[in-house]
Amino acid sequence: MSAAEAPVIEAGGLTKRYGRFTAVDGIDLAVNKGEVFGLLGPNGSGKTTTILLLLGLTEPSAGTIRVLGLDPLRKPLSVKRRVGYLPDQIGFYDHLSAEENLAYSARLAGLASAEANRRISDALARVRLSDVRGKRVATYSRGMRQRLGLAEVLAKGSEIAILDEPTSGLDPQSTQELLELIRELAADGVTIVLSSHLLAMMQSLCDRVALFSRGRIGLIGKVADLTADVLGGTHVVEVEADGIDLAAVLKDAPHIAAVTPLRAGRWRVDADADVRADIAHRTVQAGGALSGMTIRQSSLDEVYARFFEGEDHDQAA
Ligand SMILES: Nc1ncnc2c1ncn2[C@@H]1O[C@H](COP(=O)(O)OP(=O)(O)OP(=O)(O)O)[C@@H](O)[C@H]1O
Repeated sequence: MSAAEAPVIEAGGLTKRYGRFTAVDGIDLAVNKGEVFGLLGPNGSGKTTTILLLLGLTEPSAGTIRVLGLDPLRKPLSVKRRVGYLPDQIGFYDHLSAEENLAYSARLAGLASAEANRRISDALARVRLSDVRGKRVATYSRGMRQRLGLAEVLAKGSEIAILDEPTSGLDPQSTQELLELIRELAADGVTIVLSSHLLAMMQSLCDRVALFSRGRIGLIGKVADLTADVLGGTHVVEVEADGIDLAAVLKDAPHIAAVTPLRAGRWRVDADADVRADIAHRTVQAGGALSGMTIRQSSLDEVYARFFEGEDHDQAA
């Protein structure tokens, strides 16, 4: 594998213990350049701790980490310069303006001032904060602070952006605006690692996701592959029909993973293809009367619910 193809983030056997409690338990992870990679899982499952380990902000108890080929514990400044981080609570200087905050972090990132000024202006325009650039950050709403956080990532020219629950506490419109900005960053080739509990958003945004459970990665992959593995299908068809038992009618039909009765005359069919025509054909052939059929993509919500079925959701120590 050439250097250009090497993952930009690599972790092997990564472990973090707090006393006798293991917050991150031997995870293996590789994120490729330009990917949007999602971290999912219940509260306390180890997502934030993993992020802190990747950034060199906490020391692993065991395992290895490489970010852009660097060990973040040995090269914290180099990693900090090339990786943007949006924590849950962004630590801006409230008494300084947006512009002053960005100028300060640009200086820390080693940018010369003329170049920094140009980048800061561009970044503030892109996140639509140009008009309020001179206002103290103390006066900003949460949505504006999050956008300012992305402006910092842009101004630094970060190669990787790590975003910890970037939309938590935002109203629907601010959430949509932030998502659009994250998509733009990704389109520019920035590798994005983000954690969130908004599963529909993660499904639409992420190339791959990792599902954390008790400090381990329980599932990892593209959402379509996870739905196929966990639910047995990428499509969910709901069928309404009278005069037949659909489970019996579809017993030998191809592409079908499961037929689940919902209530009298109504079934859910999990399948790995659009099987509506075949269902209609077999139902009519068996003498049934078909009265309705809908299809949708299987959702990450369902994968998540199935994966954690019967588990205690509070995973805190
Ligand atoms: N400094 C610490 N000392 C002791 N325990 C800690 C510390 N930091 C985190 N933990 C514990 O490690 C576990 C994992 O926490 P972490 O913040 O990584 O979870 P998370 O998946 O990000 O959760 P959330 O969705 O709530 O952000 C939790 O049980 C937490 O209480």
